[in-house]
Parts: sequence; structure tokens; C-alpha cells
Amino acid sequence: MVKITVAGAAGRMGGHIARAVYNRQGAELAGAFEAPGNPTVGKSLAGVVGLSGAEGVVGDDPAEALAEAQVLIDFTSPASSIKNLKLCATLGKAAVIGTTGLNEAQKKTLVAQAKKVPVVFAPNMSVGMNLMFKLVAQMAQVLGPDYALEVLEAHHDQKKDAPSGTAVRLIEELCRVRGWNYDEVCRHGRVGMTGARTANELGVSVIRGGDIVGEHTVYFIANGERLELTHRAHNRDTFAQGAVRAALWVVNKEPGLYDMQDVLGLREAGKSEQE
Ligand SMILES: NC(=O)C1=CN([C@@H]2O[C@H](COP(=O)(O)OP(=O)(O)OC[C@H]3O[C@@H](n4cnc5c(N)ncnc54)[C@H](O)[C@@H]3O)[C@@H](O)[C@H]2O)C=CC1
Ligand SMILES: O=C(O)C1=N[C@H](C(=O)O)C[C@H](O)C1
Repeated sequence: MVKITVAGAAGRMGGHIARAVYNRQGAELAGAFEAPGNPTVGKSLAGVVGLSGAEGVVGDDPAEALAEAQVLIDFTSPASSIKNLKLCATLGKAAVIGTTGLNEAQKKTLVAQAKKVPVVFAPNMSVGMNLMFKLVAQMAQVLGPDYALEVLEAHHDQKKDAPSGTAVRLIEELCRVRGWNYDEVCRHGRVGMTGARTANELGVSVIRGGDIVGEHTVYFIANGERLELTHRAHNRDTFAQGAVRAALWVVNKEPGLYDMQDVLGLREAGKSEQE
């Protein structure tokens, strides 16, 4: 049994993750915690995440919630994920981090902590999207520079970061193929007298509203035709199942920074996440 603690148990993802852990063969829910002051702290985990058989309460002390655990799954906020990862590194626990919107300093800290414990860090834990990361790179390669690249993402109205972590990753894949610098080519939400589109730009558009779980489209547009590759998440279970799969995979790995591409066996031979 792999013992897993869930951070942010009362969040949109937290409940799905706790239920996915509880229901997964080979996994055991070892604890759950929330931000100090969250109204669910001290309440029964069973009630908070809707699991009648679950024992214990939602804590607000990460060290206590991690005491019995081998792996932390954390979908919270950038600052909280970094704080929790530092604790995991001190305690010798593996971690799966799905939080998006980390700044450069936070990413550096994450890389440093992953030298001490094994960490899976990925902006999207769904199988379909991880295949799409590979497919868009192949499509950009085959279609070549005559095809304009545009990325559109849509999410619920509570999402805090934009563009989504998944969109950022899609753009990074496209830039890698084109030999582009991300910051130089991205055109975020064009407005005003923008002039004609140039060959060296990548348009990025963001939609927010209602309860959209997560949708991403990459457009490859030429004169005479266009291709559109879209991924639509129907529910958050698709991410939660991926996170639990990552936790079961990472538990006995050597310290290092891993990605869902590693978990799913999609990474090209010879390449590591650190590259
Ligand atoms: N990698 C992936 O597949 C996915 C990633 N995400 C990302 O996961 C993150 C969370 O998303 P949501 O669940 O929608 O957000 P949310 O706001 O619904 O949930 C976050 C939870 O974390 C809790 N939290 C904040 N600070 C904490 C702390 N110090 N300790 C413990 N808990 C703390 C909050 O109280 C909240 O309940 C976002 O960055 C989002 O982009 C979301 C879906 C899929
Ligand atoms: O905040 C969300 O909801 C999601 N965030 C991730 C992202 O930023 O890419 C993944 C998914 O699209 C849902």
C-alpha cells in the first residue's frame, strides 16, 4: 500500500484527489490538510470530501498530516506548494505537484528541492493532454513554418493564473520546434492597431467563465487550410486519476524532477525533465 496525503483537500481538485486515492487499489489515504483558517479545518474528512468510509479530520499542520505518508499530492497555490515541497524534502517524502502559475524563483526552488526527493511536477495530469504535448510538436515539425501557430485556452471563472499551465507547456513545445524564444514570440490577446500578423509570432487567447473544466486548442493555420487539435477535460477526475497514478509511480524513484511524460512512458529515450 502506498500511503498518500492530500494538500488542499477542500479545493476543487482536492476532493477529487482524495476520493481517487481512497478508491485506488494499492493506495491508502494517510492524511489531508488545508490552509490554516480554512473553514473545513477540524471537520471530518468523510464529510469534507464526501467519502463515508474515510477516517480522521482535515488538519492544518502539514507535518502532522504527512507523518504516516510516503507521498504528498499537492494542487494548491504556488506559494503553498513550494512551502509543502520544502517540508517533503526535509521529511524525505516524495511529492506530486499539479499547481500551475509558479514564477521563475518558485520553479528554481522546486528544481532544488527535487534534488533531495523524487517529485512529479506537471501542469496537466491527464493522459490525453500528455499525448497532445507530443502531437503538437510533431505537427509543428511536419507542417513547417508556413503554418501560423495560435493557442486558445478556456477555464472556469475561478481560475487564478493565465494563460493556463497547460497552455504555457503547449507554447513551450511549439517554441522548441520552431527555435523560438517564448517571451519574444507570444502575442497575448491582440488589441488595437496590431498590424498584420508576422511570421514570428504565436497568438495566445484566454477565455474564462462558468464551470469550464479545461479546454485547449492549438491552431495550425495556412493559406487554404487549417488544422485544430483540441483537448477537452470533461471532469476533474481525469486529472485526479493521473495524480494518483503519478504518486504510485514516484514513490520508489530516485530523487529528481519528473513529469507526467515519465509516468506515462512518453518521454523520448535519453531525455530527462531537467534538460
Ligand atoms: N496539473 C493538473 O492536472 C491540474 C492542475 N490544476 C492546478 O491546481 C491548482 C489548484 O486548483 P483548484 O483545485 O481549482 O484550486 P482551489 O482554489 O479550488 O483549491 C486549492 C486549495 O488549496 C488550499 N490551500 C491553499 N493554501 C494551502 C496551504 N498552505 N496548505 C494546504 N492547503 C492550501 C485552498 O484553501 C484550496 O482549498 C491550480 O494551480 C490549478 O491550476 C488544476 C487542475 C488540474
Ligand atoms: O485551474 C484549473 O482548473 C486547471 N489548471 C491546469 C492548467 O492551468 O493548465 C490544468 C487544467 O486545465 C485545469
